[in-house]
Amino acid sequence: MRIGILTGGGDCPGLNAVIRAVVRTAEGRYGSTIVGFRDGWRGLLEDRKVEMRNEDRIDRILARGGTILGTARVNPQKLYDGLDRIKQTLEDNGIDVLIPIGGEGTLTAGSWLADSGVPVVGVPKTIDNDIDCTDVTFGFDTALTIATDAIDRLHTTAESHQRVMLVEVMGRHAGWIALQSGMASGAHLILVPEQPFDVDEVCDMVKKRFQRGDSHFICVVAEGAAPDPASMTLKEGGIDEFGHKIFTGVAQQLAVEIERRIGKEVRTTVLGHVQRGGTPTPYDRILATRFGVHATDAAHDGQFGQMVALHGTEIDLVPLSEATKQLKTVPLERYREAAAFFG
Ligand SMILES: Nc1ncnc2c1ncn2[C@@H]1O[C@H](COP(=O)(O)OP(=O)(O)OP(=O)(O)O)[C@@H](O)[C@H]1O
Ligand SMILES: O=P(O)(O)OC[C@H]1O[C@](O)(CO)[C@@H](O)[C@@H]1O
Ligand SMILES: [Mg+2]
Repeated sequence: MRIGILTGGGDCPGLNAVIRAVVRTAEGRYGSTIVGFRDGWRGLLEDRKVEMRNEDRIDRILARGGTILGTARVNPQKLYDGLDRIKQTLEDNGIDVLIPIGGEGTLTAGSWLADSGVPVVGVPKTIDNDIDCTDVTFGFDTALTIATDAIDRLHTTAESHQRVMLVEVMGRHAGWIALQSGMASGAHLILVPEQPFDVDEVCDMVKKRFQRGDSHFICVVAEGAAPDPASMTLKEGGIDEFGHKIFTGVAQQLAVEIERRIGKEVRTTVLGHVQRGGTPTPYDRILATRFGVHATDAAHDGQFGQMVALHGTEIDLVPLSEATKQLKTVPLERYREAAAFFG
C-alpha cells in the first residue's frame, strides 16, 4: 500500500510524533511506502511532496515540536475548486489512502474528500482540544502545561505589586485551555468563549478580593471570550482570507475597562504562539504515537472515512462526518465547577 500524509491548520506539538508513527508502522508492519505532502492541502493542490522512509532522521522527530512537513491554511473554496487537481496528484503518486492530520477544518476537508471518493483516515490534532468525538486531542496537554506554568509565575509578581493580571490564552471557539490552566493554577476568574462576561461583575469581583485584604487578582481570558454587548463593546477585527474571525485583543481591552471603572492597576500578558511551540509533553508524544499507529492500521484495514479517537484509554474509530458536525466546547457544568473558585 502507498500512503499519503499531510499536516493542516495551525501546527501543534505532537504532529511529528504522528508522522514518525505512521512511517514506522506502515513500513515496519506492512511494508508500505509513504509520501508526505508539504504545507497541508496546498501540497496536494501543487503536487509538492517528499518520499518518507523509516530511517534515523524520521525516528528522531518524536520529541520535536512543529511539523517537518510544514502546514498551511488554504481558503476552502480553493480546495473545492481544486478537487480534480487533488485527485490527479493522488493518482500520479499512486496514493491508496490519505492520512490528513489536523483540526476541525482539516478534518472537514478530509470528510468532504472521503465523500468525493478519496480513501481517507483522519487524525485529530489541536491545542484547542475542541474536536468532537474524542476525549482529547494531542497538543492540548502541552499547551495546558505551558499556560499553567506561565500563570504560576504571574501569581508571584502580581502579589508583589498588588496587581490585577489578565492572561490571554488561545481558544478561538472553545475555552478548554483557559478553563484547565485557570483551574490548575488557582486563577481567581476564567473567561471563556462559551460564557459572555459582564464587565461590572468582573470589576465587583476584583474589588471584593482586594477589600478582603487579598493581594492580587489573576484572570485567565480565552482569546475568543467576549463581553455581553450591553456591558462593553469589543473592537471589530473582521474576517481573514480563510474565513476566521480576526481577534482584536479582548484581554487588553478588558484591562483598560477595569482600570477606567475601578482605578486598579492592571497588567496584561498574551501567551500567544508560545503555547504551540516546542517539544510535546510525554502525554502528547504517547497519544500522538498511538493515533499514528491506529490510523495506519485503519488504513490497511480499509476503514476509510474515519478518524482515530481516544475514548477512555482506548483508541477507536469514529466517522469523520460525525466528528466534524460540531465543535466540542466547554459545557456549562464544567465551567460551574471552576466557578466555585472565582473571586
Ligand atoms: N468547511 C471546510 N470545508 C473544506 N475545507 C475546509 C473547511 N474548513 C477548513 N478547511 C480546510 O482546512 C484547512 C485548515 O483549517 P483551519 O485553518 O480551520 O485549521 P484546523 O485544521 O481546524 O486546525 P486549527 O484550527 O487547530 O488551527 C483550511 O485552510 C482549509 O483549507
Ligand atoms: O497560527 P495562527 O494562524 O495565528 O492561528 C492561531 C489559532 O490557531 C490555534 O492555535 C489552533 O486552532 C488557535 O488557538 C488560534 O486561534
Ligand atoms: Mg480550525
